[in-house]
Amino acid sequence: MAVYTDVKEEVLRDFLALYSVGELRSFTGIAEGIENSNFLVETSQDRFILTLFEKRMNPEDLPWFLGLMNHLAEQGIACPQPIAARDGIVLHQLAGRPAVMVSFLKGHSLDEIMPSACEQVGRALARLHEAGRSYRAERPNALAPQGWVELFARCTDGGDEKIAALIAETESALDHIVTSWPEAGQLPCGQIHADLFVDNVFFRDGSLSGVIDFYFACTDFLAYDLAICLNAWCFEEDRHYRQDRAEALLRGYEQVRPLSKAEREALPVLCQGAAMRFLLTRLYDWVHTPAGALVTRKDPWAYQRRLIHFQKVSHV
Ligand SMILES: Nc1ncnc2c1ncn2[C@@H]1O[C@H](COP(=O)(O)OP(=O)(O)OP(=O)(O)O)[C@@H](O)[C@H]1O
Ligand SMILES: N[C@@H](CCO)C(=O)O
Repeated sequence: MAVYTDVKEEVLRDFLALYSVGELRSFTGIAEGIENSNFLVETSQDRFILTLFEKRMNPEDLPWFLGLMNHLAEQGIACPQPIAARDGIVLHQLAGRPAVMVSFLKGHSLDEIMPSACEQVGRALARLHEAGRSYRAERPNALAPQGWVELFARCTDGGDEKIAALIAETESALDHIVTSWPEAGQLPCGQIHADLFVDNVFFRDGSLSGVIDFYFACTDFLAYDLAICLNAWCFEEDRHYRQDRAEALLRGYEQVRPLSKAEREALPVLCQGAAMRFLLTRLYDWVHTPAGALVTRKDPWAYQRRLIHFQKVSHV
């Protein structure tokens, strides 16, 4: 469920009057997503997505995210483009929340992942990295090794025996990843999506039609973004590694942006780090979200299994 904030029709009409988007025809809350409240808004002109940013989002980060999305869209990347109001400003307030209207992207996320889809994801990711080069402002990654250590420290109290075992098993892996992590400057850096999961990529008639959800985007190693995709796209039923998907993902990526030798060699530890990042955010939510809450908690063990896989490989 991802409509935390209720929006009344009259209030939305007044809000839309700030924009040149036509008259309101209908609006519906969107159930998918967990971070923010999203609505599909249909006007006499077009369809839009209205996002109300909820409390986990730091409002100071919003101009950077929206600037990046606008920049990428202008470079031809199929991603939501923020819509400026008549005053030229994209970020306004609605129902007491920072709110933005973005362009609606057609398509749906995949239920079944074929290697050909992974190849397209690889290409789209590399294009996104290339297009991000000319977006100069940087946003450090809060969910990088130092952030993981801090997150881990906030997970250690609470939870049942199963959680306690997961925490104990995670500690030494975290130490190893942190000490083996590449230094700044050792690998090419740039703007990364940082959450390019299956639910954030749309397809239409078998072709990739759009990439959404840039609210974890940041400036980090480009190959780390690929490592996130290897985790998110290349496991069957959250446990079996699909080499064919991984090869297709890397092939697609390298059609646009070939990896350096250093990036190739770093992939196993980057994949361990990516698995650790999602293990820890899921573990944190598991420990801190009551079992009966409306938000569905995501399974941290699915990422422990990926971590164990990537600990055993010398190349990806
Ligand atoms: N630009 C868009 N065009 C079409 N549909 C969109 C667009 N943006 C969001 N959606 C729809 O809204 C849903 C939720 O969006 P999104 O994943 O960005 O929300 P979120 O709360 O930030 O989620 P998450 O928990 O994944 O971070 C998507 O699954 C998709 O169905
Ligand atoms: N894609 C993330 C949630 C948003 O960061 C996960 O599956 O854990």
